[in-house]
Amino acid sequence: MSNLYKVVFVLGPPGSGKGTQCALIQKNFGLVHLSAGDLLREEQESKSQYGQLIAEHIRNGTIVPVAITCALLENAMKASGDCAGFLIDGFPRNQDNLDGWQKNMADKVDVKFTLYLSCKVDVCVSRCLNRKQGRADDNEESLRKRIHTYNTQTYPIIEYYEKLGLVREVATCRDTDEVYTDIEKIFKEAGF
Ligand SMILES: Nc1ncnc2c1ncn2[C@@H]1O[C@H](COP(=O)(O)OP(=O)(O)OP(=O)(O)O)[C@@H](O)[C@H]1O
Ligand SMILES: Nc1ccn([C@@H]2O[C@H](COP(=O)(O)O)[C@@H](O)[C@H]2O)c(=O)n1
Ligand SMILES: [Mg+2]
Repeated sequence: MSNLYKVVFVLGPPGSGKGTQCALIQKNFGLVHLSAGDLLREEQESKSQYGQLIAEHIRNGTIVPVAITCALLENAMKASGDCAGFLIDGFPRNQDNLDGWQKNMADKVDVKFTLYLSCKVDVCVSRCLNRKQGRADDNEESLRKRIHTYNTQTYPIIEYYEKLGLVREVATCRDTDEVYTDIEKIFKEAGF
């Protein structure tokens, strides 16, 4: 039996439904959902020394240095206790995230696969603009920047995992339940 944490990365454009689907997977499979974006927002609100830097990155849709994000993820994993594994939502988001993760976490985890939630940009933008969670980056200007970051920095990370045969893609421009049915099959096939 391996003592390594089981990890599934969850990637996709802003508003593709990562948080929505992770909540369902957590409920049904017992994996713990850790959203890198949520952890960064909590860190920012906790009056951390990195608060201003994080706020600027979030507003501009750019990516916070990995040392900060990876430490938040590792601390949250340690605090979670026993679980079936972790759904790491919104990470690794660029090459710096990937390099920092490989350097600090690769020997502590067993990355099972990357769940790639694909969705058309216009649907994603409309979902974010209607989300009404008071996020500082759910406005047209920030969304343009977030999508640019996704296309230029995050999609290449999905391609990297694709070349390793580690991507499971699910199209999310459909009802939440239909999307989840496909995701459920993938997790069952992976032995969760
Ligand atoms: N399949 C779906 N059909 C319609 N609306 C959806 C669907 N999935 C999610 N939504 C809604 O779209 C919005 C964005 O979803 P969610 O927060 O899960 O996306 P996300 O990928 O985590 O976004 P972000 O990257 O910005 O955090 C939410 O209001 C959610 O309720
Ligand atoms: N690995 C990450 C993840 C997120 N961010 C920053 O947070 C913003 C919101 O992320 P969501 O996943 O909640 O949409 C994102 O636009 C980044 O500014 C990050 O830096 N690194
Ligand atoms: Mg989210």
